[in-house]
Amino acid sequence: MLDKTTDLAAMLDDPSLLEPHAFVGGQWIAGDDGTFEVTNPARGDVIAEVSDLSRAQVADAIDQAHAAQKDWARWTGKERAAVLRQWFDLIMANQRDLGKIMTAEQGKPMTESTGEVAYGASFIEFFAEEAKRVYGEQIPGHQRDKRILVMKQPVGVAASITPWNFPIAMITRKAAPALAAGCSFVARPAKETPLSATALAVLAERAGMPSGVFNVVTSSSSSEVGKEFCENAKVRKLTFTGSTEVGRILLKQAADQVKKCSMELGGNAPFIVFDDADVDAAVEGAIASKFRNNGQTCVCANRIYVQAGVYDEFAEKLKDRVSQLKIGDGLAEDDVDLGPMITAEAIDKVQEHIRDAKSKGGKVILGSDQHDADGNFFKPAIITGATQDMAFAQEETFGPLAPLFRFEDADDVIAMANDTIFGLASYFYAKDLSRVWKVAEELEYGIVGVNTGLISTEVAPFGGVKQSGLGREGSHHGIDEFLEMKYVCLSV
Ligand SMILES: O=CCCCC(=O)O
Repeated sequence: MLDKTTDLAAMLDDPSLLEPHAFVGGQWIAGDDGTFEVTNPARGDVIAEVSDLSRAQVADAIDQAHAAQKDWARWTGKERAAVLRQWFDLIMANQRDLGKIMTAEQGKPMTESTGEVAYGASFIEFFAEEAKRVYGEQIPGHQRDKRILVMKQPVGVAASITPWNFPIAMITRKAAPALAAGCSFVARPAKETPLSATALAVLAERAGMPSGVFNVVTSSSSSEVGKEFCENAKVRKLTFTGSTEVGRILLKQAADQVKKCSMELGGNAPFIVFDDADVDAAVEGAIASKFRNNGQTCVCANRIYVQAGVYDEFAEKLKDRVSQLKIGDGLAEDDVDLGPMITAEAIDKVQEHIRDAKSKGGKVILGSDQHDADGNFFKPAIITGATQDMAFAQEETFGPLAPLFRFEDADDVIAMANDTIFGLASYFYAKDLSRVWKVAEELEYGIVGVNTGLISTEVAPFGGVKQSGLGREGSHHGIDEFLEMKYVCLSV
């Protein structure tokens, strides 16, 4: 498997989507710091050498975005919507090519890549529609001669830092509302997956996005770009998806300029199966949640709590289903369920969590702590007898490990589920209506999936509480993150 090379251009219907340069001010530019390598995690080969921008080039991109923003904000919502709609149409027309680029650099199976292309595009379609609905407000005056207006205006230049696990959707979920609101945008994609972002820029240019309005700054150093975004006064909004650890650093840096920030940070999602649940449905939901992108998402189930009455049945059925999942290279085979892990370090973390659990009495009923597959592939594992003192009870594993905790009492499981600094996604399966209502209220999470393992959609507000973040993305609320309210008091 590892001796294969990826001639990605030859696999595409439109090879011009494969763009190794950064996109700044409507130009495709080389990096003053040279290039950095992008590798295929399924094969280990280098698939592209991408422009490595210097910090000064990132500052220049911000200047270009700043210069372009004023005019873009003057366009009507309908005019901006037309460009966004065209961008959406082009993305969907190139869904398969974009999927191949994503699978090549990220590793997820083609069904997930093409699914993510559609999911990412859905934010552009949704916010194209919202561009026309940025309504202000008239508030009854506080004195007879006073009239009060509230207008909503774009914040200005918005800058994003996004992760490798969703190379398109995490950019579009931020860029689409920003652009719809009249902001200009500077995107810094993860160094592992810049080609999906530059392909988006190719299509933005074709859609008629004015120069400087949407920029992609490729760089091997997220900390340098992060500093520039935080220290450059022309950036008025920072939007980040990534770890809580990095989010804290960015928030500290952004504090000096009291910069507006949205943070979509780490999770530690509980997935609870109550005795009255439909166990087969819960198994399917657990697979959808736990093994999406091979466990590498911030909303993946991290801790699976199963009530005693259905614990053994659930464990057996989950083991049976997971052992049928096919691991493989998504560019070589169509029916792959699980791709490679993004890096060797990501595998180390899964192994550490399995070893820690074993040392504390957990039983590995599927898989092992050994890395006995090629390259970055790692076989999925299930552990029974998981307990709250094991590392995964507090830390995100971010990989294909499903630990099963046994519980007896509903109050206990809610306390255990909430016993974390995180509060992004949570899930539970139950039928009793009052239980459903009560548990949904008591889980301290921004997102609760009830009898479903999939909660992501452009029409709902995605985001976390506690140390999982600030702000919401998607839905009509998502555009507010890129708007300022101005109150006008008029004496008549
Ligand atoms: O890692 C977090 C990405 C969020 C994926 C989603 O939108 O479901």
